[in-house]
Amino acid sequence: MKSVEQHVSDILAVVSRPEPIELDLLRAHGTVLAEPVAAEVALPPFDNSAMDGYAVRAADVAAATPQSPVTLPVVADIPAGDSSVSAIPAGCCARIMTGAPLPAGADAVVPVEWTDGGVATVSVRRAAEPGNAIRRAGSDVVKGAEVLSPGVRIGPAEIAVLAAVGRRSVSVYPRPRVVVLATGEELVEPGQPIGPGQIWESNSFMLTTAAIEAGCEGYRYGFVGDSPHEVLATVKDALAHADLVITSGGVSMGAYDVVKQVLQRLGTVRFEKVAVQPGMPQGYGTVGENRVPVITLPGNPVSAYVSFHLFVLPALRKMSGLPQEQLPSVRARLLAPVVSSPRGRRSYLRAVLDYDAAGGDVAYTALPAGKQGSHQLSGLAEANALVVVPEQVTELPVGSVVEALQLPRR
Ligand SMILES: Nc1nc2c(c(=O)[nH]1)N[C@H]1C(S)=C(S)[C@@H](COP(=O)(O)OP(=O)(O)OC[C@H]3O[C@@H](n4cnc5c(N)ncnc54)[C@H](O)[C@@H]3O)O[C@H]1N2
Ligand code: MOO
Repeated sequence: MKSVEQHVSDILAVVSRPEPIELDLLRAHGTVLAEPVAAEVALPPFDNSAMDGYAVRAADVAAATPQSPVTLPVVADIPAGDSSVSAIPAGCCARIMTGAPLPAGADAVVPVEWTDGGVATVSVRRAAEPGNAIRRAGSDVVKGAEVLSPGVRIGPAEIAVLAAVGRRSVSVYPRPRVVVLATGEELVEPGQPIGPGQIWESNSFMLTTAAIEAGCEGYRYGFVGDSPHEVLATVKDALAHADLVITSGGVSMGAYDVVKQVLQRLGTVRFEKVAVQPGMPQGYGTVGENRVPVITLPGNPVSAYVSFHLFVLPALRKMSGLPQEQLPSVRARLLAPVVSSPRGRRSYLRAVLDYDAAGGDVAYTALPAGKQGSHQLSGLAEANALVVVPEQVTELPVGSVVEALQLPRR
């Protein structure tokens, strides 16, 4: 059987990073930066006041105390955005607001709280050191400095930095368009009644939203039955709208495993068994003239969920322009035993991971969900981690130290 690592690297070989596009700042939110961004001007661009108060020469107020305040004439009023006051004479001051340009001649700002707040003259009760409450030009970013590197995901903080250096648009990798198609004759749309032998379809909803949470454009194509003709037509249609097609179901050994039947004939899609539990039957490849990548996941809902995190996320990272990165991994102490794990396959158990302040060098506990079957969705929602049981290990006692992969936070 193929290793998890080999399958990830095979999938990465069939997906590629797209050409960058230029997007308006707000539309760039959630995409990945494709260019280094430098500050064309220093930030702040000019010396300015950090407080509402009075721009003074520090020497003029050096003797000020509550008992013997210093009184200065107020010769100007400088709101933020007003650069008309270029200088103040010695022995005078200007009322100044936070963010307003510091006039030449001033070397300190006295906060209004240290004064009587006067408008024509002001009485200063406390001395200010030179530089007090002044934000110097370039004290945030010097001119020409790189403020963002390519490969970062653009969140609100990055948007703030981009806007603050004056960028209205930015070069980013387009969000991958991920089309999700489920298969299975037994499936029924949620909201509709189910009959004997039927279940409500859940995988396409899960996979579409997981792709969206991973920063992609997710499109749910819904589901099709087990007719090869219908699957073929739907896959062909999906290709026109997709940078990646994800299917669920129909990849195992069943007589009606239609994804396997159809895609095996349609391109370079390979179907293999990966040494993993859940998620053993897997497929990947490219389809159609444009060689659109396809990843075929097993239909069991837990298998599809775990497979998404192990095999699809790395592909989405690459297609999004992100560097490769594993799910964050911590060591955790098991709160319940692992009674049976298949020899020769690496198990990923859904578990609740908790920080354990008393744990010493093992700072987490992990409680595997009681129901670990590939069809048992009930433990999935509360699980925040996957406990890794290595291929050669078949059971683990309580207290064993294991590796736990943290699932993306919701
Ligand atoms: N003889 C063998 N049988 C099976 C093997 C095997 O190696 N030999 N592998 C088993 C494993 S492991 C898995 S995983 C499943 C994968 O099967 P398929 O990918 O072909 O999936 P289906 O047969 O279509 O469905 C499996 C299961 O999941 C339910 N399902 C499917 N799609 C959805 C959906 N969109 N939403 C909710 N539930 C879904 C489906 O009803 C089945 O119960 O094969 C094993 N068999
Ligand atoms: O490998 Mo299957 O994914 O157990 O259910």
